Amino acid sequence: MMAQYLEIKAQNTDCLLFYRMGDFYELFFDDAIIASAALGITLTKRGKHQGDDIPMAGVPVVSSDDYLQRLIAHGFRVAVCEQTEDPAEARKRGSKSVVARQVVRLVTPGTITEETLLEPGRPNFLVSIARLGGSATGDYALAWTDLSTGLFRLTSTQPDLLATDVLALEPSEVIYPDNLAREPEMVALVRRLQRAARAEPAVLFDGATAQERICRFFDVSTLAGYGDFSRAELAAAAALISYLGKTQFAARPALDYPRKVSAGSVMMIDPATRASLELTRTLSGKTQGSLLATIDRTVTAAGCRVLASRLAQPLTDSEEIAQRLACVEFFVEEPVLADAFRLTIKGTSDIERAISRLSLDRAGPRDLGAVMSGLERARQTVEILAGHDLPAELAGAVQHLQKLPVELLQKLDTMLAEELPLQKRDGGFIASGAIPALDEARGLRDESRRYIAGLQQHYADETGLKSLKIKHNNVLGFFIEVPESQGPTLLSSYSGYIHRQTMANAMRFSTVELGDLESRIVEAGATALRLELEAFDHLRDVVLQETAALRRAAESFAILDVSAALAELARANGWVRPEVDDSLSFCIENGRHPVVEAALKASGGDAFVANDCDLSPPVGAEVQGGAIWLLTGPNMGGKSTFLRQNALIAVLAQMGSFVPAGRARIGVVDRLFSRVGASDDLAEGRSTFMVEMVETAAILNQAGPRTLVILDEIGRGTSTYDGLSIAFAAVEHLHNANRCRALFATHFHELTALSSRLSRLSNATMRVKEWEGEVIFLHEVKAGVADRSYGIQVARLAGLPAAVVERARHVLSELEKSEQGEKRAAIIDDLPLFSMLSRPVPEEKKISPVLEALSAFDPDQMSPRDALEAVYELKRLSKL
Ligand SMILES: Nc1ncnc2c1ncn2[C@@H]1O[C@H](COP(=O)(O)OP(=O)(O)OP(=O)(O)O)[C@@H](O)[C@H]1O
Repeated sequence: MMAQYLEIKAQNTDCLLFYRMGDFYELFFDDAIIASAALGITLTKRGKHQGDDIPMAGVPVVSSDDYLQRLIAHGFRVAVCEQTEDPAEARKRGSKSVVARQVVRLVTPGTITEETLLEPGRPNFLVSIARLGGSATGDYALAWTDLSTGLFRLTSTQPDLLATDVLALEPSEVIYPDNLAREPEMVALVRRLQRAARAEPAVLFDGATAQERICRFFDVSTLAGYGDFSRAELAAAAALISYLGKTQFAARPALDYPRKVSAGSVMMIDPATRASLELTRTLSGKTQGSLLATIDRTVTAAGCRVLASRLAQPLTDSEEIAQRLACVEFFVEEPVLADAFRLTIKGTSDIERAISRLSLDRAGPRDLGAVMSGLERARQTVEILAGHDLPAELAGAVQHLQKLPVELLQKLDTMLAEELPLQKRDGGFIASGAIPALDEARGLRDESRRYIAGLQQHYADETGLKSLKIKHNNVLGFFIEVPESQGPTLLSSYSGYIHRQTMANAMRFSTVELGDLESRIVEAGATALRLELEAFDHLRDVVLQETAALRRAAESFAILDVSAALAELARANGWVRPEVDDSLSFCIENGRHPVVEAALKASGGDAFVANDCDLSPPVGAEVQGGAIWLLTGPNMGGKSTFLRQNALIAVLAQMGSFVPAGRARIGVVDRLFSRVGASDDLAEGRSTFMVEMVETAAILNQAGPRTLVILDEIGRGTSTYDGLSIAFAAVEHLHNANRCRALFATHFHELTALSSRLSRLSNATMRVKEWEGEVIFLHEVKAGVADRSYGIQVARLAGLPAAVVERARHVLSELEKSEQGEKRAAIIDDLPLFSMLSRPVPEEKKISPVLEALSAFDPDQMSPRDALEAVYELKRLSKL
């Protein structure tokens, strides 16, 4: 057996090997040591290998899901090795022969499908990254799938957006070709993904065979019907399919057909922005307190998954956004209908995941039950919604539900029992009356059981032993048990009792009659189970024939659920439908921060103060571009809240949700940057200041006219003058070069002077009131400049010792006195950086004619003579 184990283990060195032995999965050697530490299970030993004890640890098969989940969470991969023949078969080959075993599945974080291993409301993505021929140039392609639902998508991305696009999916596992491992963007991504990233042999990503592999998988002769895919996208998709083959072995997952997500169709939100806006998780990693948790009113797991992916990838096409908003509006205006629908689908089982398990042959009776209840609720939903004047997306969804096969529902309804066991091997899931042969076998089994109960009475009367009982265990089967002292009485009463066992205080017997009955029960039970398992396979096949229709129906449910949930959210909180168009407007009236407002409401504190924000390009400005608001104000005044709320309103509007505002008009934002607060990234070896600068650099280098930028206290992490200088230069760059809509919060009041020089920049401040030396935050944004920081008052509120507060007041007043008479602007001009900046800054970026000419040349198309002429031309231009 050890020889067999070692052979299998040698083929699975990067996994923990679950080696099936009867009712247990056993782990040996280092695997046992690792698993016992990770799972807290006992480490024992069994036999010797090369003179040493073999460490061993085991987990029961029945509870193995739980252990698998914990190992996956620790980042391990597990190879599950099953017995592939009956031990009785093996014994026929000789007493020492070993049962045949085979690895049937690799369990990896991105390929799990079991309900117990998955989070219901979150997709579980496996992503594959490819670039043609492993070349050092060219675009990357991504393919991703959620094996638990069959979703399959492809897209292309550029090297500098690779991390943004991959991390937006929050993948559980990412595979990439080993020959790209040294590309700088791959190195950076892998460092972030840590154990979720996995290099696979480049041959898996081979572009030449990609199309053929995909066609073979979907059993089609061409992919033309699915869309127009680039070669790199096909390579990524083929790698994904081959990887599934490597991990799922014979089981063939029912993937949905590949759909392309065009680059630019979703708002780009880089990982730092996602984190700082706490879209799906808070900065401390919790889901509670994130925007997703605050806005989630869905009533099904699939609906919650769609909500999460809409939030993670807001759209950029104003038409598509309007379609989604129309769905929400429909339910907002039809509250009774919305409530009736929500009540109908509340808690609908996860059809998508049930289908995936059925296709992988990992399903149980409850998965069939899920399909049945889905079909039933689809029928009810159609009854509720049909006949109403539905917006396009909802009408499409209802049509998909209408197309579901009625016969399948009838079939499942007549075949399945009321109560369904988890495992099919437990039996009892086929309704009585559905299959005559099954009823007969069950009747025989139950009748024999009843007969046994009668037999107990008969034996007791016959022997006069009132305490005689008929019992059952796995070793003896059915047996008669009497107290030990009464054993002889029993034996003398009737010769048919056969002694089987003597216990400390009981004796056990059997009779021929009991033995016969037992065989009948076992036989009838086995027949019943066989018939049920056959029926299961039949029903599975029937369901899988309808995979496509059921998938579309599941998607439709999710769309309806999300739309009704967002409507419920909007109604309960007074949110409005935003106008999203292709202008560059950004005009929010009475905007609120959804999470802070909800928290204030929950704590019964003050009401949230709504605020306006207008970053639309000023009418009649000389140079086009979005406006910038420079926000000053006291600590704790509400600056960060205001900044974030505007970014969140843009995200909500573009995901197709109503927004927490009185009115909102938003010209599509194609890219969102937020740099709020500073944090260390010690894992990457970068200090707070370094992180801040790297992120600011990314924003200043990448922001374009449709970008929305939120910058909070840039330059705080260094000495005052350095910080001030950097903040100053950053604002100027945003205004003159990026020309994007931006909100910039700062404690450097000196920056407010910029408003006189930069036409699209205006100052805003958070209002406070002073009352008897106390500061009262009004949380109101108004035009103008803050007069003071109130840092000392806030410090006092925070409980700084009174003596320290007093001393600080004193130092501050001395500092202020020493500044009297001096002009702040003069200080700024003294700084070398600013004296340079105070020279007129060119508003338009000038491109050198040499560079312009150079970029027009195409070296591959040039003859040597053309090339020489081009050099002369460049020389001429350089003298202009
Ligand atoms: N519009 C508002 N209405 C009601 N309460 C608010 C509002 N804005 C902020 N608050 C409250 O004030 C607290 C502080 O807000 P915030 O962190 O945005 O201040 P800040 O000006 O960024 O402070 P600091 O400069 O110290 O970072 C919030 O936690 C919230 O409870």
